[in-house]
Amino acid sequence: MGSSSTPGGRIAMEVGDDGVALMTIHNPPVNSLSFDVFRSLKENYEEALGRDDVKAIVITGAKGNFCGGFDVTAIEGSQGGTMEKEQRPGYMAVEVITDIFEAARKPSVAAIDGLAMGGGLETAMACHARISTPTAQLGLPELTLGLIPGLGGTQRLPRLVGLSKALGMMLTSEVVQGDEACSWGLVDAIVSPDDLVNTARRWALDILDRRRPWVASLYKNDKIEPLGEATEILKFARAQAQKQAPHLQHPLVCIDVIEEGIVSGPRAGLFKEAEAFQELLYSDTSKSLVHIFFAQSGTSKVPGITDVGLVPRRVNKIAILGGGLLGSGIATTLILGGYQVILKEVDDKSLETGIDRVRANLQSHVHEGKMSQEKFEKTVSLLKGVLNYENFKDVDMVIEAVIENVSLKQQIFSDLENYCPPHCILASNTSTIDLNLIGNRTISQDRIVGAHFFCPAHVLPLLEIVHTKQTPPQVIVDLLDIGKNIGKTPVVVGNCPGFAVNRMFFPYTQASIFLVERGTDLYEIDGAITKFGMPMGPFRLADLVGFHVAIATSMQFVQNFPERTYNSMLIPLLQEDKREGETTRKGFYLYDEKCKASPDPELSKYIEKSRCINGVTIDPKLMKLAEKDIVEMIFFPMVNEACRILAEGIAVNASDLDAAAVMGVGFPPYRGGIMFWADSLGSKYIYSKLEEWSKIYGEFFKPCAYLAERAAKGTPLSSPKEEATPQL
Ligand SMILES: C[C@H](O)CC(=O)SCCNC(=O)CCNC(=O)[C@H](O)C(C)(C)COP(=O)(O)OP(=O)(O)OC[C@H]1O[C@@H](n2cnc3c(N)ncnc32)[C@H](O)[C@@H]1OP(=O)(O)O
Repeated sequence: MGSSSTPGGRIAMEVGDDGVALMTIHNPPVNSLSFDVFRSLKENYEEALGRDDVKAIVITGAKGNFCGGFDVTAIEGSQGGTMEKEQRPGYMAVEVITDIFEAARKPSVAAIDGLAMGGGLETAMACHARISTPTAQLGLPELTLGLIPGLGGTQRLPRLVGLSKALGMMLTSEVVQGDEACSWGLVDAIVSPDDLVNTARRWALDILDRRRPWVASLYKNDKIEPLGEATEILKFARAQAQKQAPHLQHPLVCIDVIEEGIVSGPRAGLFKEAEAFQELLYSDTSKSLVHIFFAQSGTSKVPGITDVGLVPRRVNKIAILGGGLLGSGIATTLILGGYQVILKEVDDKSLETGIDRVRANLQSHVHEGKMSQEKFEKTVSLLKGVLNYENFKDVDMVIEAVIENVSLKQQIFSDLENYCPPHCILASNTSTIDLNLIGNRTISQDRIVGAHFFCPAHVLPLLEIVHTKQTPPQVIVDLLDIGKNIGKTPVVVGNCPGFAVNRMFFPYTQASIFLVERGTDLYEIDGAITKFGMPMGPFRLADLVGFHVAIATSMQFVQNFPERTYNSMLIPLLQEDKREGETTRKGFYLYDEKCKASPDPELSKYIEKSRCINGVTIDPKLMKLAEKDIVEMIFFPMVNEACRILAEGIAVNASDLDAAAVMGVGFPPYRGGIMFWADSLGSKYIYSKLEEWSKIYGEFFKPCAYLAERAAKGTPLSSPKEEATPQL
């Protein structure tokens, strides 16, 4: 048995009596391919190839995971410095994976269970066959990190599954399950986890004995489309990539690299892949996306809460109050996560509408082919509609999702206290209202928590978990667990008006209205913000969510932070004329029957009137703002608010705000989140701009003390606070 043990993971090699060397990747939690693992794999391979008692090789992963891909920590580390030759994926892909593993005179088989992602799948594709469990997850998600597959994936995947499917998998980072992968030809056979390694051993010996084909994927040609057809497919893929991600270069680079392999041969493709990977590794896009990867997984590590040994309590049954858009979305996501859900409404009609919404949400999964009818029925059976609190006596958690009305919520929480068992968590889905206010008619402050989902809750991935000073860590740990089970990224924040996400977002919307009243063209603002990478501009978004929602949420900000509120009558004036946004087909835009938005020449009339009421005049400088200036005048107030949120300890880590901005408000992930982006510009620069604008335009732009201090010291906004005063 040969094995090298290093802190960065290792390969354990065991040679059986059958002459098969079993190499097992050990690098918890996901057996990522660290430099140590890769070095160990190479060494063991070389040993196995040189040993007379080894006839064939099987590679597998320990504890139910083949390999979660190249070690992202190592990628992040490399982005800050240079890489030695042995650490470069290009070297690994050509000189090791291709010239040693794939070219070996002893056959190798990958035995895949659990994850086979990125570099893990690429290594498996260089084996001479792949055996997998039906539920194994195979994918090349490198593009989500601003990279391309760098261990030969761009060349081998198209040769195994054909160009169209390979492009689909790489460009969308789609993960396919073992059984589907088998039907595509990516995997050669499906077996149960118990039979996995033995089947792979036999398969490897069968290859040796020529009872099974000895396939070097890199030189396979039968699945690749003929050149003319391939060119058309690539052309279409380029157009799609440009349409879907106009700001990103790396999807196009990926297509170019694939094309090189098809046109000039796979070895030329490998070289081009190596060169392109190395270049992308140092791109701002990749650095930002790698940062977001860690920001996202870091949100569930909360000092003083997740590191004190608490174990999540078992939650079986959850009640939801309110079957509106949000409530039904929350119900959908919970039943999809396997929870029993009670949906309470006030009358039969509202209940029926709520349940119909849940069914429709699930049905769309069926239509998209992502859910079988059988699974649909099983999932729906977890939902029960009720009109009273009788069924609440054994619920483990309640999520209130009624309209943003303080006294209604207060009444509900005082009712809940009477009907729910003492252990039941009482959560509110409020997006802005202070939780202490909501719970002030109860004596249950110690089990009240915010569970703020974003609409549509079954689609958007963020869950803001809001705690008050009385919320015990156990309740937060329970909610983090629920969040994980339903596939959400949870961000734990302290209690304040608007919490973290909406609080950051208010100044963004207000700055946009400020600019319009001073003469900047509204549609140019939306254009500049979309070009920056937001899914839509602030005015198009206001139309989408509707002015009622926009006003209800902004009220909390107006009341609590009057000194930095920009007051405008623009939205109320539009409302007066029954312009509510998309629902009334008129808002800042006009909408046709297909909800296609077009600018409205009439709008200037309302802007003029609100300008008049507010007593402001057009500022010629602001009328002709460059796109960069529009972006800065809208996002810097958001950065300023994010700094206050950190200073007050509402959020503990700047990276939590990065993840929240990306997942909650659509901040472009390839800019790394709000604070990461701000730091790329520098605290000094942002401070100086805000200071300049506050002198001209007033308090709204005034930089906060945290920002001023960071700017004075020249330190990044995201570096940890010296005297931390977290609210957690
Ligand atoms: C040259 C090559 O072509 C380049 C590459 O291979 S690039 C890497 C490609 N691989 C990836 O992108 C996979 C990244 N990982 C993931 O998508 C998900 O983590 C996963 C699907 C593997 C697992 O998801 P899930 O079960 O929800 O667990 P998740 O919480 O995300 O991860 C568990 C832990 O493993 C870590 N992890 C996961 N994949 C990792 C990786 N490839 N490298 C390092 N750490 C990794 C996570 O950071 C997390 O750490 P933590 O517990 O300290 O926070």
